[in-house]
Amino acid sequence: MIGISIATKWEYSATLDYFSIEDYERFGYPYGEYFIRTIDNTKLVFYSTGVRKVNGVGGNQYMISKFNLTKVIVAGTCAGIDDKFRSLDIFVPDKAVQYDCTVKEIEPFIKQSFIVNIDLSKYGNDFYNGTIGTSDKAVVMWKDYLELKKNEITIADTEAGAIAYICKKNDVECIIIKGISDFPTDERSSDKYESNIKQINVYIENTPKVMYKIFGEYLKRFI
Ligand SMILES: Nc1ncnc2c1ncn2[C@@H]1O[C@H](CCC(=O)c2cccc(C(=O)O)c2)[C@@H](O)[C@H]1O
Repeated sequence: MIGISIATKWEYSATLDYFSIEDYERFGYPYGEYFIRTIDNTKLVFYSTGVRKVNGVGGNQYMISKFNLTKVIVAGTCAGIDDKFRSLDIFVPDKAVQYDCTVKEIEPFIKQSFIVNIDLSKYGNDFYNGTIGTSDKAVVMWKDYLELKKNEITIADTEAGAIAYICKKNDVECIIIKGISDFPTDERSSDKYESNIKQINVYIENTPKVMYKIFGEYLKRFI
């Protein structure tokens, strides 16, 4: 069985809509809920984990152990960092890193022992790849965005790097499919609270578009 890991209630709700899931097909577990679907003769369990690294890791470890998963696909949204790209662009990163685990004033920005390289060679190359950077804090402030850009992060989220890391510990393949829902904006010359609310609203508006694009155009290639 392959696991499809989804973080937020907005991402999971779009998933329920996309697959027309009925109430009786939904089951609870300690980190959220799950449903099962067979696509192209492959059994998939779709589950919500909740946000941030602790929920992403807890939910995935639970599902790997409960269903003996052979692969985990992390599907969801992310912040755009590399400004060559646009909102709703979809990525399958070949590298997942965590950048909030070092004393960055005196240590490398990225925690070297947590880097996960992802071998995508069997899936072709007709998709965007790059580096996903994960931390427990959303990328909202302009100074955080500039720091990620300087460190050659392509996209950023708050779960995937940690999930990829624990998949490796379990010897389970991990594929990350993420679409850009929002770009941080420069809040320095405006009201930072208003700018934050705008970014959250953009995130909420784009989330179903990203999830539909992932399920409609990408998922089948990676199962
Ligand atoms: N900018 C982002 N940075 C990091 N991860 C992002 C971003 N956008 C999307 N994600 C992904 O979606 C989920 C939720 C998004 C989220 O928390 C968020 C989004 C926009 C603004 C704010 C805010 O507080 O102002 C919070 C996360 O779990 C993560 O996996």
